[in-house]
Amino acid sequence: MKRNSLLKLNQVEAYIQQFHILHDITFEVPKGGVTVLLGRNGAGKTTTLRTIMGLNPASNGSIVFNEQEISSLKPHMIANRGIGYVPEDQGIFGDLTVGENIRVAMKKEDEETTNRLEWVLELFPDLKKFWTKPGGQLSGGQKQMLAIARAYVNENELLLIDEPSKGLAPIIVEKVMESIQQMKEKTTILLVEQNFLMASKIGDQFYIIDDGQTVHDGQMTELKEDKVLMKKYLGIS
Ligand SMILES: Nc1ncnc2c1ncn2[C@@H]1O[C@H](COP(=O)(O)OP(=O)(O)OP(=O)(O)O)[C@@H](O)[C@H]1O
Repeated sequence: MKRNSLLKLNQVEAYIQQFHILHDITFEVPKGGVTVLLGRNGAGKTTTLRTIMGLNPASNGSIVFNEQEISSLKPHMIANRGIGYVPEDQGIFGDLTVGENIRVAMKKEDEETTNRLEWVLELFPDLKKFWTKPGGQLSGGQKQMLAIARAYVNENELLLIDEPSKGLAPIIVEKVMESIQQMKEKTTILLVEQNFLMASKIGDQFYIIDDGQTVHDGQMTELKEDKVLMKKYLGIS
């Protein structure tokens, strides 16, 4: 394990029902910054995040977080170890207000949590403005901000964020990505992102997943120059 590795997956395999979806997922997330998982639709990126969270448990291989094996733990125990998860569908409670959505997610109400909440509300002023509005009435971008804020308020060392740009207008995508960029100064982020332009702006290092396997990795700055690789695995020419 590299020094300062916060998360390490080694030869992780996973099934969804009888389907063998992850064949060999091997990667490391260093402390600090943004690590991006890239790959075509259906490559296994979402499944990888769900497997880390124990929602779709690994059938083989190891997942080490903070030097401890977590692959056989239940999702709530994994969350309690300090991993926050922002799923692709955001998981907002439509009938609860913005404030209630945040309060139900908060594990503590101590000073540090309050400070994090204040910081994230500065980052997403809309959440402050619509504090008493039902989550279901928010715009797509505001829902995404709420989902990220909810994961951020807790004392997490790692945030897994699944396709935050999905379905959002370009200007909103830009806003969400800017906020993730600010967040990366404070926590470690593992990001799944199809919007390559955005991913390349905020990502530090990347791994490409293809058909349930990690097939390539490197620094984001190198990938932008590698047209052959981008075409082969990401379909970008
Ligand atoms: N409930 C399910 N039952 C059967 N197969 C599934 C199920 N959910 C996902 N899969 C399959 O698992 C594979 C990986 O899906 P996954 O959602 O992890 O891909 P992805 O890389 O995140 O793609 P996308 O960007 O399209 O979400 C796909 O082939 C998909 O069809």
